[in-house]
Amino acid sequence: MSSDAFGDHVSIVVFGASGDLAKKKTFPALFGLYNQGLLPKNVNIIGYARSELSNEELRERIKSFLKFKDDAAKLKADGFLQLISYISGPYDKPDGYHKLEEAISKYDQENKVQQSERLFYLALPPSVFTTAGKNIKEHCYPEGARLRLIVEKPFGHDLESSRQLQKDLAPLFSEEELYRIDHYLGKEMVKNLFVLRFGNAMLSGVWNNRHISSVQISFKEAFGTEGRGGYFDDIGIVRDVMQNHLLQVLTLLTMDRPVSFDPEAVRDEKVKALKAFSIDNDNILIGQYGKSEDGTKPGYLDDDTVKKDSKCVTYAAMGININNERWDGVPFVLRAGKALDESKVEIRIQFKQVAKGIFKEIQRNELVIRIQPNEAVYMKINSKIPGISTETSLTELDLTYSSRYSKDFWIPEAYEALIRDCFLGNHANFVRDDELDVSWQLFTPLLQYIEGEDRPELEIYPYGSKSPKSLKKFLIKNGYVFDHEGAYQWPLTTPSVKGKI
Ligand SMILES: NC(=O)C1=CN([C@@H]2O[C@H](COP(=O)(O)OP(=O)(O)OC[C@H]3O[C@@H](n4cnc5c(N)ncnc54)[C@H](OP(=O)(O)O)[C@@H]3O)[C@@H](O)[C@H]2O)C=CC1
Ligand SMILES: O=C1O[C@H](COP(=O)(O)O)[C@@H](O)[C@H](O)[C@H]1O
Repeated sequence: MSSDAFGDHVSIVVFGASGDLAKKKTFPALFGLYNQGLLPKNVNIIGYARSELSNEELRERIKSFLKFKDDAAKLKADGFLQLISYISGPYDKPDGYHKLEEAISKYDQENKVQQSERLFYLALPPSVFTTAGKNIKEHCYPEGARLRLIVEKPFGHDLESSRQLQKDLAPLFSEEELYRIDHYLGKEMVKNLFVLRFGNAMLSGVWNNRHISSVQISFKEAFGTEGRGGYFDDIGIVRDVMQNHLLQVLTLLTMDRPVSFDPEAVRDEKVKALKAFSIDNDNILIGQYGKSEDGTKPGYLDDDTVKKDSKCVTYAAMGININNERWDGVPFVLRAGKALDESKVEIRIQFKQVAKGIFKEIQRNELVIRIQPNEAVYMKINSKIPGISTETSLTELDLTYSSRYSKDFWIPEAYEALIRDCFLGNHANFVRDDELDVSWQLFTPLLQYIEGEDRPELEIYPYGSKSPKSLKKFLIKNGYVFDHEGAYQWPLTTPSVKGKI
């Protein structure tokens, strides 16, 4: 265990305990860790918010969001819920913080805790981060205590507001104490990128512009902003998932090998990679969903909580260049959209064409890393069709987790993995201040362009479609070569002719 790990007695305070994130993610993640025996031995969990709630009311709220893998987990739920209490109070006045301090000190005294250890989780709108931070520092951080503060995205709206937020938080908490959460960094397959890349000579040797011809990172959601339109309208898809989640994935995919797994070594390399990224404003496709073709699903503008003439971007695809020796000339595309035909997040790495020579027709290799759903890594490779045939077919080397690993493996949810890292004092999967700054430097000019007077045309795509119509052209422009029609099926079940040697 790391020497920074919290000890056996920890107070965990969830701010915004009455809210959406707390009930859907934070408390269920704490339960998941409790169920696996991965919380510190003895925890004191306190929910804090302005709403008047009793302990029992908060527990009831949380209960319906707990996930049970088996009956044994169900049996543990009550024990977990009994660890939770609730304190109601404002974020901007000391009253509630005094009550909090009292509750934590009482717990520490009862348990004869030598050094008080506290984790504060701010599941709050960003407008309240600084106020809550100031009050926590002033009223709930006694001398000698150890404190960690988890902050939720968004970390600002653009470069300026992000810098302001950093400036406000910096005098209150050190970088060591701050844990900026980007939950994509807790996803199993995102965490696997290091091992796949740096643990396989077969991949690390070809991880460059000599072998790779293009890369796409794609995020698709099969639902729109229903019910969250009010929140989304000022944000748009670029801030919502691209400036943070997809950029993090791109960084891990393209950074150089760190000297160790030490969090600072990892984050130093990430920042170095990020600094070489550039976005060309002319190489972007933006869209907004309209009604589904059969009229049963609403268009974005049908949501009463959004402005009637909103130009909010619900789909975007953008080309990114990486201006370093390893990646110069390789087109990278990030694409993300709401209200599409399926929910899926994947990385698609296309390799260069082999010399045709002996082959009449041969497809390119692709390595696909599916982050969700159903984690998988598969490599599309050419192989001879079995038997007397001399034809080639595009098939795959397949590592689909559900068929390779037994269901008994516990794959933590992203929030479970990250909260555990925080207990352990491991910052590697959290966003460092300089990393955040570079990401906003990269995205702010693009956001100004797509939200400004001279913004490009929004392409309207029907709810439930695969993508906006012009995506195919966009991908071709960005170096992606489509397989010949029908060249690939998964799994290959018919001996259809693909290409002749
Ligand atoms: N919900 C999600 O799925 C995700 C959320 N996030 C981020 O997590 C944070 C919390 O999100 P979420 O739970 O959805 O937010 P909520 O809008 O549900 O807010 C959480 C709680 O904060 C309090 N609150 C709300 N608005 C204000 C306000 N204007 N001033 C003071 N207090 C307020 C409310 O509690 P009370 O009134 O009782 O004090 C509310 O229950 C946000 O930063 C969000 O961006 C990140 C990823 C996903
Ligand atoms: O941060 C966010 O992420 C979710 C997608 O997360 P996932 O773990 O379900 O892939 C997205 O729906 C939401 O709009 C965004 O705020």
